[in-house]
Amino acid sequence: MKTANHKIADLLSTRKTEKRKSFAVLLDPDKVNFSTFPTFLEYAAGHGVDFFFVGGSLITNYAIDQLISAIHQNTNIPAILFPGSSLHIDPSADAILLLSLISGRNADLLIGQHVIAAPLLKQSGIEVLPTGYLLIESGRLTTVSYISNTIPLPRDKPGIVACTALAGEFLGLKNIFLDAGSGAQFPVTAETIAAVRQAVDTPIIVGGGIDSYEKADNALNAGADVIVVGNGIEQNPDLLPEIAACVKAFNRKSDKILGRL
Ligand SMILES: CC(C)=CCC/C(C)=C/CC/C(C)=C/CC/C(C)=C/COP(=O)(O)OP(=O)(O)O
Ligand SMILES: O=P(O)(O)OC[C@@H](O)CO
Ligand SMILES: [Mg+2]
Repeated sequence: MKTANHKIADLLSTRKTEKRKSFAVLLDPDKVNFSTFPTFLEYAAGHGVDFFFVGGSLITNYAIDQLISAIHQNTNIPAILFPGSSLHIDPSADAILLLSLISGRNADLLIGQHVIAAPLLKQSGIEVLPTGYLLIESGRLTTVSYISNTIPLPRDKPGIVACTALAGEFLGLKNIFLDAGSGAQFPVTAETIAAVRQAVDTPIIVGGGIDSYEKADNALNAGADVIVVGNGIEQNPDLLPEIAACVKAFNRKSDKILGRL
């Protein structure tokens, strides 16, 4: 049995303390074109992507191991599992977002899948990132809402979202992930992110429908520590350098304010 490591958790918490933001690219194993993937990986690494999140609500091709191995061969960027179920665990990943879907009331996604996954996670020695996962209403029915059979939190009720995140933190969850769902029509609002930022001390991950510099900047200014982009980059690879530039600009600003330059 491998010994537990906390590399990614330590990185997230240091970056939060230093007010440095991170950029995660979501890779859907069903949508990756393996012949052009190495070129994409070099492109992502060249623009300073911090993390790859690997997963989907529903995966049909089971190429997760191939995808992670390509990431490791071509970059030093950590591959973090973002699983829709315990079937999506691959021990070769650098870490796993162990999501508990605390915005919903589906017991299987609050604790059921975790019981099934626990022995495999223990045996693999993979770094576990306990994460409160909150789905927020986003203007259209998303895959994750349908597959999880849960109703997202209302997008115009930051107070409920903040209380849910706070409950997650009190329960010991170490990260809060606010997700409007992949391909969301509207991203999580700045008001909601700011309310959660006030309520909890954990790193906050925000994703769903971030498809422009401005939307990324809004999320960062409101208090997101990590922003996740999937669909936007799948549809337009030029978005990757745009979001990377936004995160870098934010970090340069904090460096200046905090006298690190
Ligand atoms: C405990 C373990 C190992 C697994 C369960 C993890 C939980 C609770 C998951 C919550 C519900 C869920 C189905 C999450 C999946 C989130 C995800 C990876 C979304 C990525 O986007 P897609 O929903 O696949 O969107 P597309 O339709 O764009 O592919
Ligand atoms: O694909 P997008 O809309 O960028 O969403 C990313 C991620 O947060 C979905 O769970
Ligand atoms: Mg998917």
